[in-house]
Amino acid sequence: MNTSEWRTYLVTASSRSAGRTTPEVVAAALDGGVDVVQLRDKGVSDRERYETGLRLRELTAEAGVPLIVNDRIDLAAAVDADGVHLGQTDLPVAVARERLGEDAVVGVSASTVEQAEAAETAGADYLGVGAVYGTDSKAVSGDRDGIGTERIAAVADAVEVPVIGIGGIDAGNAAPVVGAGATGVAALSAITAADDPEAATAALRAAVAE
Ligand SMILES: Cc1ncc(COP(=O)(O)OP(=O)(O)O)c(N)n1
Ligand SMILES: Cc1nc(C(=O)O)sc1CCOP(=O)(O)O
Ligand SMILES: [Mg+2]
Repeated sequence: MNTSEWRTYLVTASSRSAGRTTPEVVAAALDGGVDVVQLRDKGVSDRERYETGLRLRELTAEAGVPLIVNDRIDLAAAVDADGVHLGQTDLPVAVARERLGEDAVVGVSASTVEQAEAAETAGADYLGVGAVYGTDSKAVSGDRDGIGTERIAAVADAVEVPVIGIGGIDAGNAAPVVGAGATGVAALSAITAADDPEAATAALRAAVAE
């Protein structure tokens, strides 16, 4: 799969979806033109995440959009996702490849140049780099204002693998992230909590295309 074509990346959060279900938000984001969807919903049971994953698999397959599962290689396999996103404390890339197959997409989180280089060497297909800006969607270590677009530029210069900026990104501040060298941006609350997730996705898409 060509991850270098990913411009807009939705990360789901049922707890931040203004009373809507994750499939409802994902359906709207697909209508808005999102390029890739990650099932992240934290704080729900394995069974609930599995049921949601099955529904997202149907919706994304219909739209021809890849589905990635956060953290869990077993859940990615169970819902027939296209791949998995692994953090620095999750299982290694090699284990995901062994379990999901050579064609699976494996993304890795990195917030420093060193982590990015190590993830590339390990065989990551893309990097999630953040938090770019301040966010209250996740407790991030380090600078509460984010690593900034300068770090995106440093990481993008150091690796060849596509870089997806994440953290505090919306249509109003996405352009500088791509301007710094990211191939695309990931958004959680800017889409999931928006009054109109379809319009918010379309606006993010337009901002990145500028
Ligand atoms: C695209 C993308 N980038 C980074 C992350 C963060 O992953 P991780 O560091 O494992 O933290 P959690 O999301 O698991 O809390 C991501 N999920 N997606
Ligand atoms: C899931 C996640 N990972 C991050 C990282 O820095 O690795 S920041 C983040 C939360 C992104 O949410 P929002 O778009 O609402 O800021
Ligand atoms: Mg993780």
